[in-house]
Amino acid sequence: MSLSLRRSESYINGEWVKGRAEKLFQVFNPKNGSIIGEVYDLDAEDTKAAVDAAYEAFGPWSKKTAKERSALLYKWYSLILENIPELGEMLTEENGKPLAEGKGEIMYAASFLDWYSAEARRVYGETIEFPVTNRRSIIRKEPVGVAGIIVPWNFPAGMLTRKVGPALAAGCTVVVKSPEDTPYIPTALVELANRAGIPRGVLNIVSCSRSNAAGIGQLFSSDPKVSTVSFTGSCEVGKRISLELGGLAPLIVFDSADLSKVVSGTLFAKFRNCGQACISAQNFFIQEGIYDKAVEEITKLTKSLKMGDPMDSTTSIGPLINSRGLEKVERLVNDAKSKGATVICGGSRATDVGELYFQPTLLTGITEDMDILHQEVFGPVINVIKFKTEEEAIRRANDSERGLASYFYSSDISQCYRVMEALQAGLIGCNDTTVSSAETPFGGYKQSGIGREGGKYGMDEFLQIKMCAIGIDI
Ligand SMILES: NC(=O)c1ccc[n+]([C@@H]2O[C@H](COP(=O)([O-])OP(=O)(O)OC[C@H]3O[C@@H](n4cnc5c(N)ncnc54)[C@H](O)[C@@H]3O)[C@@H](O)[C@H]2O)c1
Ligand SMILES: O=CCCC(=O)O
Repeated sequence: MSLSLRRSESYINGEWVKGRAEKLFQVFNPKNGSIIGEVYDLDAEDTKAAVDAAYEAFGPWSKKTAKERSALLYKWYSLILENIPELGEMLTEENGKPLAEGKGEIMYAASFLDWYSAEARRVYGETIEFPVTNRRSIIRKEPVGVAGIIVPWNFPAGMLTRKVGPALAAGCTVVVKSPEDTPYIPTALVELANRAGIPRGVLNIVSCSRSNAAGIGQLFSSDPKVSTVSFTGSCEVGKRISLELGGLAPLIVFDSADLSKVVSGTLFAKFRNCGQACISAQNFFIQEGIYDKAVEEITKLTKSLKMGDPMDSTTSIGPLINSRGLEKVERLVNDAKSKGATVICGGSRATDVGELYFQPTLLTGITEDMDILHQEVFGPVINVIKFKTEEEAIRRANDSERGLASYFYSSDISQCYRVMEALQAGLIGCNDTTVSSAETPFGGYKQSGIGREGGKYGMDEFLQIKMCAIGIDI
């Protein structure tokens, strides 16, 4: 693999730096546990320099015209597209997702820069009438300042550009804290931003081990120079910061569903990135009339998936990200088994394939007391639950503190509308499970988050509204 974009240092104020201690942490290939390389481990004090640089850079950057910012974002987008083969391999190597998915994520990540380079020029203000004759208003949207951005390992490229794109478009400057399991791809993207000509101090990135993450999060949330913190990650960590969090997506199959669509939707919604997406479907509620046939078809799909080397184009299931992730999947499956769940297929580690592999699994006989019904499994496991009525399906699908994505399949148009309106989630997939794009808003209800990324809404987090009242002589 070409290594031209691989950096071990962090990027602060236009320089590649090693941090004061010049300490390193190791990055592993989840396929076989081999060490990919070592990355400098920065702490909160090192990160403070990045915050200061972003603060200094904010004035000049926010005063550039939107057209100038747009052109730089577009150049960055073009450079990413030119480097897809290298970036895709780099992502697959450290994250473990199959190579086609790795390249797909790079294109997905680039699409946010394309979209926000255009949106930069569409930050419109307005005027509103006061209830008096001698006063006028101008409502302006202005960038909030420095954004502290924290991204997860499961979509480290897509989640970075989905935040950094709108932040830079709005006129904010940024400090990114990259995820410890996948630090190379975020720094590679920042290197390309540098090559695109984004000025020094505007986009900074710090890499760190897990032990320094909390300190950096603390700095972001307490330093007065940081105006907003945008976090994507687990509910457990995010509760303390702010909020693009985990899901627990139900997928409902009604009696009238087209099963071929259910199967292709399951492949994407359940098995993409080995089930490690925030919008991964987890609990499959299947209506009694179609239950046997649907379980048969979904089982066939689950059994057909090939585990293996994610660089091999025939692989559809790669490793889990790390032993913590694997142990969580195993614990939840074992808990379900011990409480009476039936394993239709899979159900255990695939040690013959590699240390971090778990078999694609389908469980039935799921009951309320099983943790796997309520906790995000983040792995290739489907829970199947039979239901009788539409009302029961909606009640059970909504019976969760999380509300990121909900999917359902039905050929009854009235039912589609009823269910779409009744499901409590920020993203609804009706006869489809592809719910993310640069053009549309992404985010959750309830504990799954606050705010939206993507689309025209994605800029709002990085803009603040100023109302100017102007007294005039009439
Ligand atoms: N809603 C979304 O858009 C979305 C997208 C992707 C992932 N997710 C969720 O992310 C989770 C998977 O990611 P993860 O395991 O990396 O999550 P995580 O919460 O463990 O870590 C996410 C990021 O936060 C950092 N972090 C950890 N502890 C911190 C602390 N105390 N202060 C500041 N930062 C801290 C990590 O280093 C990492 O960069 C899943 O729950 C998934 O559903 C949500
Ligand atoms: O993990 C969550 C992000 C997945 C996506 O944006 O499609």
